[in-house]
Amino acid sequence: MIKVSILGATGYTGQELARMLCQHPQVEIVGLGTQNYVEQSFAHVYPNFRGVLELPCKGIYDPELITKADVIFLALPHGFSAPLVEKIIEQGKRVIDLGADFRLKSPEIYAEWYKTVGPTKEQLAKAVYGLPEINREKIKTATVIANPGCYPTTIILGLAPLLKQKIIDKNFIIIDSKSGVSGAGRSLNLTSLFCEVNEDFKAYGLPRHRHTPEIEQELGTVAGEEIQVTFTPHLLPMSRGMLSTIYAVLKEPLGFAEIEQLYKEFYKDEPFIRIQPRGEFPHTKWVLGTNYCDIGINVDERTGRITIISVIDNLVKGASGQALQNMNIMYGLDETLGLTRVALYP
Ligand SMILES: NC(=O)C1=CN([C@@H]2O[C@H](COP(=O)(O)OP(=O)(O)OC[C@H]3O[C@@H](n4cnc5c(N)ncnc54)[C@H](OP(=O)(O)O)[C@@H]3O)[C@@H](O)[C@H]2O)C=CC1
Ligand SMILES: CC(=O)N[C@@H](CCC(=O)OP(=O)(O)O)C(=O)O
Repeated sequence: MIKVSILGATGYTGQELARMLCQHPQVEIVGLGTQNYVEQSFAHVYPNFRGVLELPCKGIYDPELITKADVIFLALPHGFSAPLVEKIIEQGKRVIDLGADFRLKSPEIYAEWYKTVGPTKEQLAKAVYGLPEINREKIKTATVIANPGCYPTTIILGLAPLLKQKIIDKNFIIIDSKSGVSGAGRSLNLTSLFCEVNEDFKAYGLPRHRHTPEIEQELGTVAGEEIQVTFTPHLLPMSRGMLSTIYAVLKEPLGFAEIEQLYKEFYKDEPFIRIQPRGEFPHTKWVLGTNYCDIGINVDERTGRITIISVIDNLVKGASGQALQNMNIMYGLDETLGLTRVALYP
């Protein structure tokens, strides 16, 4: 059995991870870290876990959370990870960080976009960007995983086949993304209150959302050249789900069949990527509670433009499901263990 602790277990991604780990046949949860619920049973914080996970929570700096575990998941706000990751790897353990601190390769770019000092260049060099569809081989042996952001996951998976083949104009990529409110986390936040979001819809994060450098860094790596994108996130009045609409210009006239073939070939061995048939575009509900990323393709032969619709559950493939997928890969397990559920419907 793999012994696992979650630091930040009482947040939205932490509890989603706990839910999936409880159903994983090779995992034992040995520690749950929190800020506000120290010594309280996890099932007291989340009564849907009653009879399932009653472990008492500990403060996030309780040493037992590290000493008892083989792998530690960090589901904390950004800014906490660097010292914790140091302590974890010193003790020969592995760590999967759901936050943003280890995603960017440059400390200067991190400081510019997050307005705080993050890990050093040496610390960052130890981390692997944990997007399995792109980095599986490196993830297998990694000690530190930087789990991708939710928006970047939809966008990188949506664009990778086109950029790898260099069939779109790298200077014209426009991304319009929408997120459910759980994307903002569980802490008290005026902009997430029911009366603020219900019956409303808005763009936010302009002019510079902090996921932009992560998107550009990883797309640039796939493309082998520098990429800049225009990225606008929006807030949807629903709990979970994320949909990105991505617009690009084809360098030469290609039809749907050729593009579909390209995506099917690129993702042919991927258990969690589902390319939709011609004329079908995924809904957020199709992936609710699952680790799938569903991708729809529209080739507009009239304008020579292509539109990609990429959909995930922000708390699953956008965070905790992807983190578990990474753990499965790191431990040589079947990558889908604990992740095989079908979406809830309706
Ligand atoms: N929500 C999403 O869709 C996604 C989130 N992420 C990233 O994952 C991480 C966790 O996000 P999410 O679960 O949404 O966040 P939440 O705000 O829901 O949870 C944060 C967790 O961290 C704990 N925490 C907060 N502040 C402190 C502190 N000062 N000291 C100790 N513990 C603290 C909280 O404890 P307590 O409950 O006691 O307050 C809680 O367990 C973030 O870095 C986020 O950016 C990544 C992808 C998607
Ligand atoms: C709706 C909403 O507020 N979403 C969050 C998503 C960010 C997130 O969770 O990503 P990190 O892991 O990079 O922090 C936001 O836009 O800031």
